Amino acid sequence: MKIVSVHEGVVPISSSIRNAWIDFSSMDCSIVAVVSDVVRDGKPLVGYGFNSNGRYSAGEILRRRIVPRLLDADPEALLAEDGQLDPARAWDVVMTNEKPGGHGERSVAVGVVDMALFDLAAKIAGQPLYRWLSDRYGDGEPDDKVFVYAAGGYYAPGKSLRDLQDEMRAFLDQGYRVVKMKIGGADLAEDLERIEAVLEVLGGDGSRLAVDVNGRFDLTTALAYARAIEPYGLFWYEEIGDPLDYRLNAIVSEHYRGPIATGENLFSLQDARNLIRYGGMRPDRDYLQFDPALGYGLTEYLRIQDMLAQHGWSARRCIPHGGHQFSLHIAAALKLGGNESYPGEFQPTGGFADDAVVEDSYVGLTDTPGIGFERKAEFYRVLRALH
Ligand SMILES: O=C([O-])CC(=O)C(=O)O
Ligand SMILES: [Mg+2]
Repeated sequence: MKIVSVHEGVVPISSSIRNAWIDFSSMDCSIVAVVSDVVRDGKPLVGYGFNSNGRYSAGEILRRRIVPRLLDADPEALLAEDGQLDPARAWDVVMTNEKPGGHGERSVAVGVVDMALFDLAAKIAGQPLYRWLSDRYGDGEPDDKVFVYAAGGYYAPGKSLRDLQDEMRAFLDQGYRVVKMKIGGADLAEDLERIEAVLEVLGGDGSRLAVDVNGRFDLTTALAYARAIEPYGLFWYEEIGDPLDYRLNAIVSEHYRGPIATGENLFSLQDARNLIRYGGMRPDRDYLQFDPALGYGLTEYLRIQDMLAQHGWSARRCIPHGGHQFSLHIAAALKLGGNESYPGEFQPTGGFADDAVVEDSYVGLTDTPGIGFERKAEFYRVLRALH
């Protein structure tokens, strides 16, 4: 098989929401279509990819470095021994002449293309991605449903406690048992009021509520919040300080007994390994949120999984950031602990198949070959328009 063309574009996923660090007024993301010479039902098979929320489109890097390397490569260099497309070999090709470290936006550009290549490889095999992955990288018996929690609870102009409660109630009505809200964008007293308002909706059950700081706190504030929220017994306390401040995380983990989650802004094996080495993360209770769509794709995520296993971590401690279909397949195939979901945000890219049903905080997968963007009508329309 050969890659015939690669098309790249940008789609807005903006909204009026705000976390403790950024607002999403100009958030967008890159999308790509990788067209192959494999024809099925009279049409060429096409793989699609995009980057999840939080990092902007990476078009310049895609156009100048990543896509030309893919198109200029000897077609054989992209194939496995069995002659099939091998995204891991393509990864080496697109990373040619890239120095180590400084992972920034490059990991986003590579992640978008890597996703499209996995979508394409599974489509060529005629399998949904989770089955294709499970046969190659898992134990051949993927999970048939994946734990998902509803992320939201953002700050927004004019948003009242009542609005926050209504938002959370709607998540429960949609089938979610666990919800997440933002903290750290107000002072401690106001955030505690917001947390208690949400706990009221959850019947006082803190184990169904996660809180997310988006990296805002210094050590003093992190410890003050830790003391204040520990009695609630929350699902997790997320991204407490700067993503690269491993020592801060380690100190908080010595003082906060509940689960901590972090990793959504660590985009490489090396950064993930530093978190495990120096961040004080506890394999018996904490959660790792590395997002394959932002961090060099699934090819790098598989290396991270190997590293975690070497350090005694179960894949079940991983619940990727991003709320997208790619990680849903990965979660089922590699038997992760679950996947994020944003029922109300980041359209048209975010979320699962249009007819996906969440039941008791679990969602099933579709049997559509590849990732299944074809089952997400609005997004598929945008992707189709690329080529
Ligand atoms: O608000 C964001 O940037 C998204 C986020 O942290 C999350 O989904 O955990
Ligand atoms: Mg987060």
